[in-house]
Amino acid sequence: MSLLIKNGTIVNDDVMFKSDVLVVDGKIVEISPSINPPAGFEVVDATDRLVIPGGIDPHTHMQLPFMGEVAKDDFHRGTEAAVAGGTTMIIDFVIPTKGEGLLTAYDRWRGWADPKVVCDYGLSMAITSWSPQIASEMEIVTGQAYGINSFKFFLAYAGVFMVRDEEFYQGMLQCAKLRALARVHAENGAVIAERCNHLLTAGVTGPEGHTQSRPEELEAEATFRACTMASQANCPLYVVHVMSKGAAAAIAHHRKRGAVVFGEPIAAGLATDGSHYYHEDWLHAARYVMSPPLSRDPSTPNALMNLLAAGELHLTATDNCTFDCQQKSLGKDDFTKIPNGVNGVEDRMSVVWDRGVHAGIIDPMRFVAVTSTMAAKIFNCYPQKGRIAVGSDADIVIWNANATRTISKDTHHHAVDFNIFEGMQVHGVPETTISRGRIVWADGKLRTVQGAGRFIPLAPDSQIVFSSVDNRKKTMEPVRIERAPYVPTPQEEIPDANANIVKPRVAVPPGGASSIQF
Ligand SMILES: NC(=O)NCCC(=O)O
Ligand SMILES: [Zn+2]
Ligand SMILES: [Zn+2]
Repeated sequence: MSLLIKNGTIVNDDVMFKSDVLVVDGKIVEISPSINPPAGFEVVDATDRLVIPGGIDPHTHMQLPFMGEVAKDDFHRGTEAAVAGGTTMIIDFVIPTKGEGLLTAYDRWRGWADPKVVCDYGLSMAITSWSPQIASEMEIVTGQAYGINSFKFFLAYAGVFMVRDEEFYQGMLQCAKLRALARVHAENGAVIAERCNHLLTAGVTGPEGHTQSRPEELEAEATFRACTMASQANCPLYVVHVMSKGAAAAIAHHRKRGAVVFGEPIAAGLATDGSHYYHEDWLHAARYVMSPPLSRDPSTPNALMNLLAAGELHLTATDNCTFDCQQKSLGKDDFTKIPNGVNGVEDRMSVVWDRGVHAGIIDPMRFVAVTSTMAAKIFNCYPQKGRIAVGSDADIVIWNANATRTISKDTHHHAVDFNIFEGMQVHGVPETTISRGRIVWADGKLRTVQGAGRFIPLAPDSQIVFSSVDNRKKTMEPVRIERAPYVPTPQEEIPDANANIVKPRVAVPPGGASSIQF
């Protein structure tokens, strides 16, 4: 399909300018101020509109089997919701069950996704157990044939996905060796499990128990611990769903010390808060149950947006993992049985525009950075994705910054009967979505083809992730002192311990001041 986009303003993460865009065979082939429509080309008028790179949502769980249920948005409905909201690529997670091989799980996810996706997608992979076999399969899946360049570790969901600290550390050493990015769900799962039992025993069985079982400091503690361990493993780290100020502060603390850490707030955390858990209607409250929970501090959403503006958080995602009312009701007598997860993939772009750009906190270029370009750079598919440039894939959105829409379950494209942003009026509307040169969303209607999306293999060694780790490694080499063999000194010859001390030179390795001496 050939397209000419006329009269729009192109917005990339670093520049904005008026220009036409010519698309042939799924690629951008020309960007010039005035291109005459070649015969047979469909013309898309972008007058008074922005022409932006399609959104990349780097954190989704389509049709995830989780807590005895399967998430309702499958790869078809989930990617339809994505393109209706201006997102043209998702990165979903392969999550093996404990002890399952990575290759088996990988094949299952590809089998689910390939025939269903309506836009391009990539995969990240969770490590839910540890063994030499898992370590060697990590090496296999980072090859071109599998296209995995990131691994996620859960420090929560005890007994299900959670790994122990030593497994996490080993996993990050292997990530660093393979030049794959480590990702982490950071909450203290052991303490949460204890608190859940305590709350249930005290008779707190409703969704308010979910938030009380997971105080924000358990997210902050695990985030700090994860960053510390990543620093020790010299492994770049990506913290998924940063939900609280404390977790964001832990990331900033380590970044100030030179650590490579990325923080990902999600649409839910940028636009809603944890007051819903105390709603008098049980089902309403249950529908917001996700982990880590939405913040109980109403100023958190704005604070997270400010951190995105300041560059202390880096990109946005959704953690889209939807369960309907019947599934949520499985926890009616016990909040720990409410399947965890909320929607987001359709509304992220509008929510970030509204709360970020329309609110005067970020500019349109930063909007493109945090919704698309940073994800493309971190996951190593830039500039194929994440940029309006000649040679890039024609994943393009015609964005009306002045239009508004009201988010509702009655008009959304998710497979569930609820939307956590219900009734919210947002500025910034994706009017046309183009996926590799094909219009998949226009005039409020989907024009998708199941299975038309492609799997995008993601290669290790992303520049933005790994460029500093080799020099950092040199500062972390073990230090060995060559000495003459130790000869015991006769008791009477032991010198005064405090006399004539020669001060050794003290090195300060990454991670902080130290007693390492040489
Ligand atoms: N976040 C959530 O509650 N559900 C999806 C699984 C996860 O990412 O933790
Ligand atoms: Zn998670
Ligand atoms: Zn998730």
